[in-house]
Amino acid sequence: MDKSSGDTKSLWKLLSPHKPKRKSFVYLGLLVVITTALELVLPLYSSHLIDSISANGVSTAIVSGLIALVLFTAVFEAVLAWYGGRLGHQISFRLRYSLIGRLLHSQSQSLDQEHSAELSARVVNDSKEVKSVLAEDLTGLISGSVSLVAVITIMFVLDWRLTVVLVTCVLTGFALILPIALMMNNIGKAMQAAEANLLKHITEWLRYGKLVKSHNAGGELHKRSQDLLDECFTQEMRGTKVLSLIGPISNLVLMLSMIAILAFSAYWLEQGTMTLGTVTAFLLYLFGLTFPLTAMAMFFSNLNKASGAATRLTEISRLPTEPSEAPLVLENITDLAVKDLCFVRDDKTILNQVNYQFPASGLSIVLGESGSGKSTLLNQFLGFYPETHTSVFINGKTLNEYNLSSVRQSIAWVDQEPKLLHASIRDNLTLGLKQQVTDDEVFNALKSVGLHSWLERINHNLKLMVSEQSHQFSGGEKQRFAIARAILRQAKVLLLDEPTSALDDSNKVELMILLRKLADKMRVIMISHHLDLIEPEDNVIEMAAGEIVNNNT
Ligand SMILES: Nc1ncnc2c1ncn2[C@@H]1O[C@H](COP(=O)(O)OP(=O)(O)OP(=O)(O)O)[C@@H](O)[C@H]1O
Repeated sequence: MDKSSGDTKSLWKLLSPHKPKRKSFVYLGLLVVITTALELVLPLYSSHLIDSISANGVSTAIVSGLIALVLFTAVFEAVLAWYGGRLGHQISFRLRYSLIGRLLHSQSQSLDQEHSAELSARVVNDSKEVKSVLAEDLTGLISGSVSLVAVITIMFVLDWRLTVVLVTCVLTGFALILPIALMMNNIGKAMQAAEANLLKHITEWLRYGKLVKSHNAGGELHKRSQDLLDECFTQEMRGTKVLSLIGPISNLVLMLSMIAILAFSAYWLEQGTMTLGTVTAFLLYLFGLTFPLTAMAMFFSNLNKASGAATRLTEISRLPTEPSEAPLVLENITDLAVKDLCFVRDDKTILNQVNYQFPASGLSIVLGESGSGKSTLLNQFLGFYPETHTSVFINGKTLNEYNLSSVRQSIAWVDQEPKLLHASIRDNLTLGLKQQVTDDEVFNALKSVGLHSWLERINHNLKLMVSEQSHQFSGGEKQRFAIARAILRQAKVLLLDEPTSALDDSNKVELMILLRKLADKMRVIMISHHLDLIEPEDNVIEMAAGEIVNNNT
């Protein structure tokens, strides 16, 4: 992935497809205007109250009006914070959903060099930065800016001399805060990278917990985590230093403004050119300025962090996706072939001009030394690599003419070490299945692959959760389970990558009996290193250095 520098433009570009409807922004604008108006009326009303005390004592109506005004303002402030937050969370929800979709539908090759835990950390953590700007800071910025302009205007009308004093102080404060806030850009990026790296390693260590324990590597990895945490700590501290400067500088500016205003007010009061009510209103407005100023400073500082996060998220959002438009649905498979199939990675030819037509029925066994390209050849039928789609033929048509999901519905792949998700037995079996299946159909599929006693052992409980390390299964049971998956999806072709490699002799024989039985109904193509599994009627293909060197068809 390219590492273009993050900027605010790329953040808005990333978010623009996920914007809520215009109506929502209109409601937000209305709430901002009403809340700000209430906030602005409050000091004016107080000033009126104070001036009226000095002249005629306390009026109950004015005091009741003040209480009502305070309550209304509080309610609108709460509604505004809730509504603004909701809009931000909605945008973040849509952004995350689209990024997860992009990752799930991206081409295999674009993820070959990536680490899954790092990518998931990016989608969750980086988008959190974006979310906090949208859900917390953006509303603050909008209402802050509106009230800033309005407060300064009102202040100017109340007393232009005090306003000039105040604006001078505020501009000085901004000139001090802005460069510090801009420093957050690089810090934000470094912080997110350090956290993603930490998560990547912890996930890996936990996933391969047994490997770590059996190699006594726990202590060493624990120590290594210290370096990773050190990097997070360093970046977090850089961020904290910047943020800890922003707060005191804002307070200092406010304090100085207040002292200046009080000093000038005292002078002008003494001269009789200003009333006590005006001074009170001014001071209240001054307190009111704390919020917009802090909100604006927070927004710009967090915006920089979010822009850093957007760089990486933009890379994810631009990952090339698998082709999905082809309308032709594959229903039956009569013919399976590859023509002039080449597959090259990192200047290394992995498959070299392979030409082969698989027989219409029966069991095919692909033999060959390790690294000769057996798995890569069979993988081509699942369309993982778009560049080879025109060399793979099904029923005489190239793979790119077919709707890819219909191809994957018809061709099932059973890995050397079948993968199971942390989900129920049923959900694992019906993964990606379009049609509904009854419990009886599930039991029949499991029984047809010889998992009767396994079913007894789990009490026929299809809701049982598969643990992360799939402790509920032995190696052979996992293979059979994966084959049952293929049976349930009514696949026409079953591809198996060394299904017998983890099995003892009797399990090996049983599995081969099952595969030969299945080969009567569907095309079964398996990779193996074991010559003793071959029977005279089998179709045998031998590979060496990315080429088919022998076949007995
Ligand atoms: N996507 C890829 N990117 C880079 N190299 C790849 C890719 N796919 C396969 N290879 C390389 O191609 C070679 C053949 O791999 P393949 O898994 O097809 O061999 P194999 O014959 O199935 O081996 P084994 O019997 O050990 O499973 C290996 O060196 C592998 O590293």
